[in-house]
Formats: sequence, structure tokens, C-alpha cells
Amino acid sequence: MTPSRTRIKFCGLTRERDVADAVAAGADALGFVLWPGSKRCVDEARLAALAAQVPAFVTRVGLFVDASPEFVQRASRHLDLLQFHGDETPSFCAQFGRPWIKALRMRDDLDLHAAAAAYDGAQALLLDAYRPGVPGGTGETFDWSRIPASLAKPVILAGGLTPDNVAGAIERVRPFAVDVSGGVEAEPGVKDPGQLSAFAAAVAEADRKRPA
Ligand SMILES: O=C(O)c1ccccc1NCC(=O)[C@H](O)[C@H](O)COP(=O)(O)O
Repeated sequence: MTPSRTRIKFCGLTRERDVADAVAAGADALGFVLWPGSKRCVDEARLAALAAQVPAFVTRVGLFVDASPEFVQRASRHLDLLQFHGDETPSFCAQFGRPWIKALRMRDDLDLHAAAAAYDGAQALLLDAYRPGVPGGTGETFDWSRIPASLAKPVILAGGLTPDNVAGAIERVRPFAVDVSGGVEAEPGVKDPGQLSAFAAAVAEADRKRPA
């Protein structure tokens, strides 16, 4: 499938004003980190408040890192899509009967074709940088040439994207969507409205230059 435009997911939102700014900038999806080890973590009450502010047709994504099934189940009341960022198995991810995606950290030995086959129930694979001991939000890029031109699942490209490098990433990878957290922040968990708009503008510009 060749999408007509690159979707945008802004991740790690913690504040109402950032949700409003991200939607105004043109977000297709907003990510809420539900892992207590993150500076961007929101608790269930914050999640409920932020999720209630998201308009129709903008996807509310919850990020989990090896969470308990009970927690995922409870949080999913406020979510449209589940994103699993830890060592969750395909059957763990599928047990909630909700749409889900799997984040894969690009360790040197990761076989993407095998992962796409294993996680065949996923709606997409989110490819992120690998740093030992850090499940996500590293602010680091990885070698995009490792992503095959054709994969059995749509690719969401993440890891160290910024308004300055996202156009090159789109040109190189042609992902279904791009995901950014640190590259549009003033500090962890605090988005910068100018960076959100600049990122969305860079994506739109890259799409305009994309061959038909
Ligand atoms: O952002 C976090 O703190 C985080 C913690 C644990 C798991 C995932 C986390 N973020 C996941 C994301 O989807 C980020 O957007 C993605 O890793 C890219 O982050 P960045 O490199 O900062 O753009």
C-alpha cells in the first residue's frame, strides 16, 4: 500500500495545552506514555483527562512497557490503539481484542521480516532506536538503510526524528507514518508548539516532493 501522505504521531504528551497544539499542528495520532519509568509518564487520571480532549479522527495511543494485563485493560477504556514497547509476545498484545501496534527496537540482530510474521496481528510496526535498558524515547536515530523496501506490515518510523531530519527520513524510508517525541520538545514531556508545527510542515513538504 502506498499512502497518499505520511501520517504523523506525536508522542509523550502530558499536558492539555500540548494536546491542543499537537492537534492544531495536524496530528493523526497522539501517544500517551503509561510506563512509570518515563519522564513523560501520565497516570490514569491524567490519561483520562487528556484523552477526553482529543477530537474525533485523531487516534489516542497508549504506550505500555511490559504492563500487567489488568492495567492495559483499564487504560484501554481511554484509548483507540495500544502500543507495546517491551518484550510483549504476540499473544499478549492480541488478548485485549483492541487494535494494537508493536514497537521494535532496532537491535543489530533483529530480523524485521521474521518480526513482521510473528506480530502478524499488529496494525503496524513502530521501528525505534535500540539503546540497552531504555525502552523508548531515546532521541536517537538508527540506520534507516536496515529497513527493507517492502515489509509485511506498515512501518511507523521513530527514533530521533526532528523538524530538520524528518524530510530526509521520509525520502529514504517511505514510512506509513512518522513518530516523534523528543524532537518537538522544550524539555521531556513539554512540547514546543513551534517545533510541532515545523515538524508537520516538514512532513507535508516531503510529501509534496514525493514521486507519484
Ligand atoms: O518517550 C518515552 O519516555 C518512552 C518511554 C518508554 C517507552 C516508550 C517511550 N516513548 C516511545 C515513543 O513512541 C517515542 O515517540 C519514540 O521512542 C521516539 O522517541 P524520540 O526518539 O524521542 O522521538
